[in-house]
Amino acid sequence: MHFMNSLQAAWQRNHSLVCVGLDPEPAKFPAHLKNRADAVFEFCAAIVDATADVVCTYKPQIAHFAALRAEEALERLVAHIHARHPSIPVILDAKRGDIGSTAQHYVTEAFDRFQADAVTLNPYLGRDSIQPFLDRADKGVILLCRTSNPGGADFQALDCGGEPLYLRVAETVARDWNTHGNCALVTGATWPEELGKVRAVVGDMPLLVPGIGAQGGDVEAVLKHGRSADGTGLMISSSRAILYAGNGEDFAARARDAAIELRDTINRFR
Ligand SMILES: O=C(O)c1cc(=O)[nH]c(=O)n1[C@@H]1O[C@H](COP(=O)(O)O)[C@@H](O)[C@H]1O
Repeated sequence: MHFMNSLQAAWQRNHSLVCVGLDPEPAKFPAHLKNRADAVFEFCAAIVDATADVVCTYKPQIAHFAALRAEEALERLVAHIHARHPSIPVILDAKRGDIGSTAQHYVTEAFDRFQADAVTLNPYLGRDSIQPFLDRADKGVILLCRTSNPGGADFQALDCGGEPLYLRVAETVARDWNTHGNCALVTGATWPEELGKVRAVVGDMPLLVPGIGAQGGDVEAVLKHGRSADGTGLMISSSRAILYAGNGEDFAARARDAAIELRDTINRFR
């Protein structure tokens, strides 16, 4: 199914705008998992199985797996999500971007090797670096626009003919790159007013919003500035605050509690 259709269906079915980021850090795993050979897969799969009815997407972060030589666990994890929870789309958080010939390999990596439904990309190399992803019309292409980190403004806020660069990115993606309707943007929860400026220029385009939870973004402000006309339009992502809500044998149940609390807080402001 087209990423945008499955995202909209998941928003409705689970009445949730929560995206759970899957960022495994073995040092934070519960003690009973730490010495297990397949701990990365077992940890992430348990979180997924405990939260699949309260989220709209999952977002595994590729470096967290690659640094552990656990790409094969990531392949199995995405296959597990597709098999057990087929209604929940998977975003591979890879933030790729390179010249067209190399970009083609990143397309194969994200969509054929890892079987992701969408991927995060850095638009800095321009249209031709993104075109091979845009051509996969059924896949989501999620472009960095105004990132959540403190240094996000170093370049993204630079004046670009009277407007900040991040708004130029938003306008260009909405006007020129979204011909297949498969684009979305990353706008950090830590900059809610800028998120609102992006919303004003992109209509109902989905926004991936990391930065609540561990980075301190404010849910009410995100909804106020970022929701679309029908009260959706957002994938509000939280990784550490959900994954490591508990570190005992009941870690998955604690993660579920944290995801439900976030879903309900978000829904109060929709
Ligand atoms: O693309 C992302 O997901 C992302 C964009 C951004 O602007 N800020 C940001 O923190 N992220 C990702 O979100 C995750 C951190 O989420 P927390 O643990 O909830 O803070 C990491 O995987 C980051 O790579």
